[in-house]
Amino acid sequence: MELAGLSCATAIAKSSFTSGLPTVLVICGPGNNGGDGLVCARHLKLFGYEPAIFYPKRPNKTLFENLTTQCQKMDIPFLSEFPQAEVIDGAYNLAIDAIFGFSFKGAVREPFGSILNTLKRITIPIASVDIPSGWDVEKGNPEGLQPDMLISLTAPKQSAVHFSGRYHYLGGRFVPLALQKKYNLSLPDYPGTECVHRLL
Ligand SMILES: NC(=O)C1=CN([C@@H]2O[C@H](COP(=O)(O)OP(=O)(O)OC[C@H]3O[C@@H](n4cnc5c(N)ncnc54)[C@H](OP(=O)(O)O)[C@@H]3O)[C@@H](O)[C@H]2O)[C@@H](O)CC1
Ligand SMILES: [K+]
Repeated sequence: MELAGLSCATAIAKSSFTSGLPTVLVICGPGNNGGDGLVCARHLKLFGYEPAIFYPKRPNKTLFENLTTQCQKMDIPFLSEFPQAEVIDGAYNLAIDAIFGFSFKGAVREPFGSILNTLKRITIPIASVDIPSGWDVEKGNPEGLQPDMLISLTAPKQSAVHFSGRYHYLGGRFVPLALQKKYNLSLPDYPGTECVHRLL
């Protein structure tokens, strides 16, 4: 998760995605995708960005409690309410969608349905962690979020063929060769010591 979150922050910083004030809203979901978002926010802060986090459903697990504490100790604010679309557009340069990853299934339950509806209306760019939230891992979702950036972790999921944004990065350079062979993964070479590889 540390390497996944670092990959996301690195890809965002490399893409020169934000112009002007580097204010970023990170929306974190209840699973590991949300954990990647917390780690990403921390690294963005270390890179000079000004992240704020919305984390409405927090699992009662030490890992996520510790990640939250780390962000709080780095003075990253946690929002108590999700802002309206116009407020997000006015206050932030980029939204990071770390709500759901590959374990999402079924109809979206609240509060995430309302959050995704708001994210569909914002005009600032969206970067999605691993999978655009609300997409079926294989089929995607033509009615769902259409982010400007996707950071696929470990390997692009099948739904990534439906991604029509500007930037697609692969991150998570942590798959041992034995596992790549076992699952017949054909991963591109990461240049030098880079933790991300630009696909698009
Ligand atoms: N090798 C790896 O494993 C790696 C994993 N990595 C990362 O982990 C991500 C996968 O994490 P994950 O498995 O924790 O699940 P994730 O997608 O975050 O969501 C689960 C949560 O969503 C919820 N939920 C589901 N459906 C819902 C609905 N319809 N409406 C509302 N809620 C719904 C569900 O809630 P519950 O069913 O418990 O109520 C649960 O709490 C992956 O995409 C990548 O980012 C990377 O770091 C690299 C290596
Ligand atoms: K996501």
